[in-house]
Amino acid sequence: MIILVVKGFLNSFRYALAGIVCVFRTQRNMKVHCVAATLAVTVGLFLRLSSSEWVDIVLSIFFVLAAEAINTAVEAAVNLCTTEKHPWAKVAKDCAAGAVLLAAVNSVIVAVLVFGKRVLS
Ligand SMILES: Nc1ncnc2c1ncn2[C@@H]1O[C@H](COP(=O)(O)OP(=O)(O)OP(=O)(O)O)[C@@H](O)[C@H]1O
Repeated sequence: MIILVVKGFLNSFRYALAGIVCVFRTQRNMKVHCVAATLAVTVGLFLRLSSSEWVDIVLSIFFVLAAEAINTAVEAAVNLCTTEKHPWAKVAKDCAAGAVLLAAVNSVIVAVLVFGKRVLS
């Protein structure tokens, strides 16, 4: 019984990892997010951020990455449903893209607040 539960858990983990790899491989924006995240972590290490500042930065980074993964899932589901132009397909894709934009704007605000405070002090 426990072995079956562990096996199911490991399978779910494997599928989730495959999804993350797929987003990295297929989405140009994911590469842009990763470059921005690497830059933020490098600056954070250089400025010796406090643990609470790291929490803000790490949350922002993963929020953007998760939003991009969800956006990719919505795009794939819409493409599976229809290859034709449809107003609801447009709503679904535009809203999913909007979610990524909101997450990215959040990360810029957090970066300005955290790094700006450090640079000014
Ligand atoms: N089936 C459709 N019906 C109506 N509009 C669509 C449809 N597919 C795409 N669009 C419109 O074209 C836009 C771009 O869609 P597309 O599938 O090319 O995403 P994308 O450019 O690959 O997005 P990303 O850069 O995030 O990967 C959508 O946001 C939407 O406005």
